[in-house]
Amino acid sequence: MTKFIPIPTPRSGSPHDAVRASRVDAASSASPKALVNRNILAAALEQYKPASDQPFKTEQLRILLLENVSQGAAAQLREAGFHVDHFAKAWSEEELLAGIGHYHAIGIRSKTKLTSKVIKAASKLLVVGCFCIGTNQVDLGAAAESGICVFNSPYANSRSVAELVISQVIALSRQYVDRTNELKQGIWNKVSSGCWEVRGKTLGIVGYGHIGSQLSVLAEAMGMSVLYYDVLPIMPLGQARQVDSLEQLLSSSDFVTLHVPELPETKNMIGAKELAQMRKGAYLLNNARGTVVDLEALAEALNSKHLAGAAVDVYPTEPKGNGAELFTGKELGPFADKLRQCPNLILTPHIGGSTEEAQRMIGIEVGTALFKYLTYGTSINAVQFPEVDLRIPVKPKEGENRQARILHVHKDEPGVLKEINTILSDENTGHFNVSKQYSDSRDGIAYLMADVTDVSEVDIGSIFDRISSTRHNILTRILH
Ligand SMILES: O=C(O)[C@H](O)COP(=O)(O)O
Repeated sequence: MTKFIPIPTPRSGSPHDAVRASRVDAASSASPKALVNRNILAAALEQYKPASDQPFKTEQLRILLLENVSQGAAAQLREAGFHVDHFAKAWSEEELLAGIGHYHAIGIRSKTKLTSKVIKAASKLLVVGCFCIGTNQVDLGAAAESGICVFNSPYANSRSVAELVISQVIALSRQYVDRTNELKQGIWNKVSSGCWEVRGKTLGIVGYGHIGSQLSVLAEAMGMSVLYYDVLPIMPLGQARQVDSLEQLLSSSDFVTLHVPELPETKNMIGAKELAQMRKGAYLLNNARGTVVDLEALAEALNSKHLAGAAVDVYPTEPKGNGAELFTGKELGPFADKLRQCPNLILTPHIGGSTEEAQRMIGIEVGTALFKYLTYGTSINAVQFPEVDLRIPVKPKEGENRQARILHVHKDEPGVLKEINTILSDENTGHFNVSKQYSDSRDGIAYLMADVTDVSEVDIGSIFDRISSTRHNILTRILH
């Protein structure tokens, strides 16, 4: 298996725009159509007092944070000058279609679906921050084609997930969640039959990425043997051993834990056939994605006592926020009612990454990525976007002419760089100096960053107009 983590405003005519941006629909014809994105920082230049660490003003950029992403990130972004709206819940497609057009950046977790339809409606959107590992909730291709860069946090919650899995392994083998539920109903049921130590048992890990490999170390420390299956050959940690097939892993493990991404290849990866291949009395743990296990088949395997227990943290459909009466067949589909009846089944509401530590670290990581992309255009570590960075321009000295950073997302076609550099070196455009330039391309989308110095307000307007009218333009921003 693959690793679980893989593994604005265009010129308004006002001289006071500190950021200019235009976008054309990447799929559209050669004639570029500037979309909304107008007048975002129209008033910013008046307040433009650049510091060496933040030369570009941000006041009128609007960021939407959903799903209760880290309040620390919200505070950090507000402090940096952005307008931030923070909501506890995920938004439905309808809500997104109505609201996303007002925002230049969005921060989500695993539940908000940014479909191609939503992305089309996101006329000002420059960047998406997934404040989690998974990015399957975003149509990554549609985002790239619209010049929208996507970031995630590939590592920060992996320890939290690994610790949850370890706790589930022990809880399942001692059946204490059922014992707790019984005691809460007044039932005293002291049993040892079917309860085991985990020492000496075999943990089978499907997907030996950041979470799977941490788990391997923790499990060995408790005296377990570790097998893993991954589509890539990966060096084992400790005494762990890679096996050649999923079937081999399923038939050799006492506990099977899944750490794979949501992909077409992982959909129902564990169904009735695979459950039958597991040892009688084994346990299944799914903290990866809800589409990976056929939950109705799992319910059968538990009710028939083929499996001795299971832990499930993720579901094919999940409620958008917290509340009563939400984990029901009526709300989510028949699997919910079936699971609620099963013995020795630990059900948790997608809390694998939900710790103070993980959310704080994710908030810093993704919040910083959003800040740097909006403020400087930096796309290093993007999920699906060309990766570009240049040193942060320094504050111009008293009496020095202005500088500008040109950010140009375009289709990766021959001749674009020549065309852009012709514009930048055209005597009629101005007499400024291109001090730095960097370009990268990925899957048909390219991104150029260029810093120009000694550039006048008129030059900036002219550069913006000419670059954003080129045939291959997807999105052009000029920060100054
Ligand atoms: O993708 C992830 O990082 C985990 O599934 C956690 O998702 P969450 O942030 O929506 O809880």
